[in-house]
Amino acid sequence: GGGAEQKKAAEPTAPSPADKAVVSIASLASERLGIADRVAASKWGTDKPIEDPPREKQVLDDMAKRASDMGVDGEAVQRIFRDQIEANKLVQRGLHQQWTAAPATAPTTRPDLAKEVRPALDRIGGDLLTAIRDAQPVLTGPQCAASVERARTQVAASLDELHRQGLERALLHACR
Ligand SMILES: C=C(O[C@@H]1C=C(C(=O)O)C=C[C@H]1O)C(=O)O
Repeated sequence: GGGAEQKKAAEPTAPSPADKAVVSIASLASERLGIADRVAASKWGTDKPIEDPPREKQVLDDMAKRASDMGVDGEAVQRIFRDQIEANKLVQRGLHQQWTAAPATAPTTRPDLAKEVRPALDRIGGDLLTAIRDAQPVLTGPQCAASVERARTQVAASLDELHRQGLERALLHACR
């Protein structure tokens, strides 16, 4: 008897809510990079550059304001959103390169950036903010790098190479 009370040393501990929030950050970052395809399509064949500094400032200012309303660390939010923006441009540039090299793969319709694409980015931004708040204990703790790495690997499995690179860029400074 007594076997039932025996603890197995290799038993993995269940993921904490904060660990789950780290997975949410990774999947929302991936979702945001999915929208980069529509951003890239909205700019393809126009003179609109991939990089739009005033819009970037607006995204960062907006997120900082919402972070402070929610009581979330503004520094972490700015740092993580800066990465989301850099990752987004990385994917847009990669797609424009692919479309230049193989015009048959280029999109044939142009989504409206201001009316449909940016509002989609803003919605994901709000969810990302909540996930950052919930993940705060992990993001500021000693297990952050390992937790982010696990989440990244899990989410990257369903991505192509370009979006995988984007995801890596998007999570680069998730840990303090
Ligand atoms: C996504 C866009 O492209 C770039 C990336 C941005 C972002 O990730 O939020 C913002 C502005 C641009 O520099 C966009 O123009 O909306």
